[in-house]
Amino acid sequence: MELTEVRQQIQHTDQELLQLLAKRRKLALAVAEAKISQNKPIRDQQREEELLLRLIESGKALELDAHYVTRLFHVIIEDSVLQQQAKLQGELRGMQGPSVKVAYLGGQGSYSYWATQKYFTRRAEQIIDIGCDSFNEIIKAVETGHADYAVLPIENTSSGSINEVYDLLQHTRLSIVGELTHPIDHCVLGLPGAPLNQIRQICAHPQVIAQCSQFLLGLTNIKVEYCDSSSDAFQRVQQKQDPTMVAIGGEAGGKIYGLEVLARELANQKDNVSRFIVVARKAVSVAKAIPAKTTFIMFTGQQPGALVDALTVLKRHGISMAKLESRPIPGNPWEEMFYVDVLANANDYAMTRALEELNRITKFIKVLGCYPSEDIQPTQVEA
Ligand SMILES: O=C(O)C(=O)C[C@]1(C(=O)O)C=C[C@@H](O)C=C1
Repeated sequence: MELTEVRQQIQHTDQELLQLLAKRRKLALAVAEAKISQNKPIRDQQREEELLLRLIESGKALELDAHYVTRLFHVIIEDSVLQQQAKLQGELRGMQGPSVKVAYLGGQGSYSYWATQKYFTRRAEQIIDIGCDSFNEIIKAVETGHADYAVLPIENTSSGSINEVYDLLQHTRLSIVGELTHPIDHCVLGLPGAPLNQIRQICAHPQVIAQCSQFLLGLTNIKVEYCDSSSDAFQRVQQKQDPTMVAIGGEAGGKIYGLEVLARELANQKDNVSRFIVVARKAVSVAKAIPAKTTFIMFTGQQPGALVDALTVLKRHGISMAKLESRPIPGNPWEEMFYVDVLANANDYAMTRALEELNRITKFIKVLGCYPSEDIQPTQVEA
């Protein structure tokens, strides 16, 4: 067969795959409706296990290895669960206006821009995006009613916690209402045809620079220009039209500004993923059928064993912790505020009891929000 002919057939097959994926997504939403009316949890890992085992068997007959089939269906099932969760949570929240105003870092093409698109598109919401130059400006936009939601990066697998965002959460009345993770694939982006070995200046956000520190250590005689966001970095390179100047950011974002990929996979960690939180003025309740996370902050005081005592309360109530972070308290040198993410719904009996007890033994405690967990652990099967 001719190359062009085979390619046409591949293209045709890919279109069919897309149609089947869209059909499966619609079926998943129909399952969600049935589950809502029967009060059943969205996730059913026994069903996933049966499904995966059957698919692995059918795959073998088609010469598709078990690893490939499992990897593909983990992605498909994760999407199915997230779609169903978003639908159920959306029904619980009731109808919103035709569009929502969302504040995020940078402009079109920044990582926060893509995370915002991903989160709200899943909820079938029309977005009016409000690009901002700093995390502080983003929080202010929601506090003042200029925006309905804010999307903020909170941690990254390469650079760890984003302290500035943690610190802002200590002082805002806004609540965390959602979370999402988004892969961050850093590339060197320059003018089309720019030679990689002639780079003299790199524009990037400080977080991006931290996540690519090992790549940057290997370069000499290069000036680094700190930018407010990746989209700000793209814009600077586009405006200067200087082939020795490049930006670091995502490929899709760079494309919007006419930039081309000169190098890829720059992050220190191969799996470079950021977790974003979504905040709003009003807290939400999470449907019982969905796994929830609750984030709270507490100041335990500095008496010996104070933190252990607080964590023992969680243990006694069978509550698992997903993350523990500490940040300085402004004006109180050497005193720390603890940020705790737990895998629990703030309205569950165990969690309300735990919060009551923590209230008694800590000097300060505040729930920052309870929201659907998007941490969908794939079901593992023995092939
Ligand atoms: O069959 C169900 O109960 C579904 O919700 C569908 C589905 C899937 O996409 O296959 C998704 C989530 C469940 O954990 C199991 C399976």
